[in-house]
Amino acid sequence: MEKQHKIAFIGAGAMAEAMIAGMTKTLYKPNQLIVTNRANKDRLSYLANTYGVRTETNKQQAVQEADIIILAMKPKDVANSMAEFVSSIREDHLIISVLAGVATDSIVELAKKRVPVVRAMPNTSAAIGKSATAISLGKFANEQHLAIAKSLFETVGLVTVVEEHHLHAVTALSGSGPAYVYYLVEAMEKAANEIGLESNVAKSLILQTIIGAAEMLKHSPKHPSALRKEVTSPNGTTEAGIRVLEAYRYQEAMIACIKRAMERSIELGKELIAMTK
Ligand SMILES: NC(=O)C1=CN([C@@H]2O[C@H](COP(=O)(O)OP(=O)(O)OC[C@H]3O[C@@H](n4cnc5c(N)ncnc54)[C@H](OP(=O)(O)O)[C@@H]3O)[C@@H](O)[C@H]2O)C=CC1
Ligand SMILES: O=C(O)[C@@H]1CCC=N1
Repeated sequence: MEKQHKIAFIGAGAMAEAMIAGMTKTLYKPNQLIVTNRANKDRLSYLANTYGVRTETNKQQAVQEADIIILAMKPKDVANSMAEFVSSIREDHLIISVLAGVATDSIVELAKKRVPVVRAMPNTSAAIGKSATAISLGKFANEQHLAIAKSLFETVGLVTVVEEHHLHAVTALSGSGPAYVYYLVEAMEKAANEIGLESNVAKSLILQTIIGAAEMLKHSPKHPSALRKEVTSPNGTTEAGIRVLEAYRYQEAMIACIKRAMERSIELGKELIAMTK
């Protein structure tokens, strides 16, 4: 039944596109999705042409027509944006926010109604149905809203339900996570270039290495450290390389990275509260 919902996307950037791409490949018909943004008409044309979705410049109109509103603008823009269509929000709407750091209570306040809100943290792998998404419920949301949101995000990957306070950690880990992997691949590509490999050859080797390692992590019962040790022959090449990573404190850097990303999520939520006081 959920697939019959009409859904208004407010915000049409990278995350909205990843969701639209995944959703229209699965349960949703393109005409169930109405997409709006701040001002970029070329972007709306691109999304309409690529995915067949409807676009709308009048946000009130989009919200009035929709059963579900997906907030997909930057956290700093949510207050101005919601002010544009607040009069069209109904208590029977379901608002789904993918905004980093922003509490469901903040969204309820901006909506000025006892509206159900589900906060979600997907990632851009939604575009190929591989998002790792965590969701949690706002104070006016119930099990039915949870079920709707869960089935919506299941069309773009795996979904887990967490307590809202954990969404800061989730954001740092799996919301931002794809970027950490891409950053690693960027470094591997630079290294491959410096040690004389042709870029196409390097790309396919790196890609298959990442896919192979990810599949091993998924299918092997062994701990990542055991899988790592299997690669690491005594006094061999891996050991020599990993010693360099240890000298650069690679694990500490990753841990500090994820903790700082989590702090930033908390800050984003507080900045919105300060802005709207
Ligand atoms: N990118 C990611 O990997 C992830 C992002 N998120 C969250 O998703 C949200 C969007 O991120 P992302 O897609 O990367 O951002 P982008 O910068 O790519 O897109 C932001 C979008 O918001 C629109 N927008 C800005 N102001 C308004 C407004 N007043 N009314 C309507 N739309 C508006 C912009 O429109 P215009 O172009 O016209 O200005 C643009 O379409 C963020 O809150 C982020 O925390 C969550 C998980 C992962
Ligand atoms: O960088 C950000 O703030 C967003 C949230 C998670 C991924 N991108």
